[in-house]
Amino acid sequence: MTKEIIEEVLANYDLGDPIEWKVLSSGFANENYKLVTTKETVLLRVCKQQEREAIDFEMELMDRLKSEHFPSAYSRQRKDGKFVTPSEKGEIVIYDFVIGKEPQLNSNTCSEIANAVGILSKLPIDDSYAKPNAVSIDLCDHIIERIPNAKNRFDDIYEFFIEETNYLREALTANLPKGIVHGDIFPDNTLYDGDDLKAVIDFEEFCVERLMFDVGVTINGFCFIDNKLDESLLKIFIDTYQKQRKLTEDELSYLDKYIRWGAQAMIAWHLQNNLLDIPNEKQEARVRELIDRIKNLDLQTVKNN
Ligand SMILES: Nc1ncnc2c1ncn2[C@@H]1O[C@H](COP(=O)(O)OP(=O)(O)OP(=O)(O)O)[C@@H](O)[C@H]1O
Ligand SMILES: N[C@@H](CCO)C(=O)O
Repeated sequence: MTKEIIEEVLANYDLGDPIEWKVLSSGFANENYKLVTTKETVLLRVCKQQEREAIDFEMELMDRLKSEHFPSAYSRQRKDGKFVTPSEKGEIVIYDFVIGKEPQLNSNTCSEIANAVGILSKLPIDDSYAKPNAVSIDLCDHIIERIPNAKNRFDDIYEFFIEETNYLREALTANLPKGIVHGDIFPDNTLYDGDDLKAVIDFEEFCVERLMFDVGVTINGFCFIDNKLDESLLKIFIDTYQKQRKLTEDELSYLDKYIRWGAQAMIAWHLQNNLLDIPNEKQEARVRELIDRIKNLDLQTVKNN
């Protein structure tokens, strides 16, 4: 990232001049910088992969979240009202820099996130957000089609993946309430100050989906200790979520399947990005951990809720 590009971007805001910038993460899709200016510290994100339309959707949602006081790192509006600045590096967006850390898993941090997911689930759906879920049963089927030609021969993983997809198929197509879903609420996509939730970040995969998707994913993120579902954290999650939005009888009857789907969806994400073909020990270990968690899921723990 050059000073010239940052100056060009900052010229669109009332944020002063750049003093220093430090890369926080540089992935396939995004590059994030902590940028200190003469006026304040912000987060500068270069979107290398996302389509402009998807970024615009995300900006609209962020604006909505801000008006609802949902804890997030909001995107900053330029002087001309726009949110995105094109550059030779990709589309650039500036967000609030939120001071915080990944949380410890405990009853307080679990209840904070359950409350936030409940608030998100209550947001009325606006037609303009009608964008499909990138991680879905269709993605699982697409991955299954790719398996015969996959370069990595993880046959035990693939056998499990196919069986689990078929096991979950009915639940994933069931007629359940839909709404705004983040899709990846794990601790590394949240910022806490101690036990207090300051922001849920990374809304780029948000979509309109069955609300149970966020319930299942977030339980995977915040209620598993040593890869085992913790009964008391699960209870805190469900009770706190329901203070914002009551789960229907149907949703509760699918709870175990959506907890399994929260893990299976992450397995699908890793296979697609790009574990089918490119060896990656960390991703392989993560996938095996998620498989073990599904295999060992104690139905009684879920039913006790
Ligand atoms: N608005 C923000 N304020 C403060 N820190 C942030 C903010 N956004 C992101 N970060 C920090 O930067 C790190 C990377 O951010 P993020 O997870 O959004 O990037 P990413 O490119 O999607 O990376 P990954 O694919 O590894 O999740 C986060 O772990 C977080 O600590
Ligand atoms: N959150 C995922 C990866 C996709 O961000 C995981 O739990 O492995």
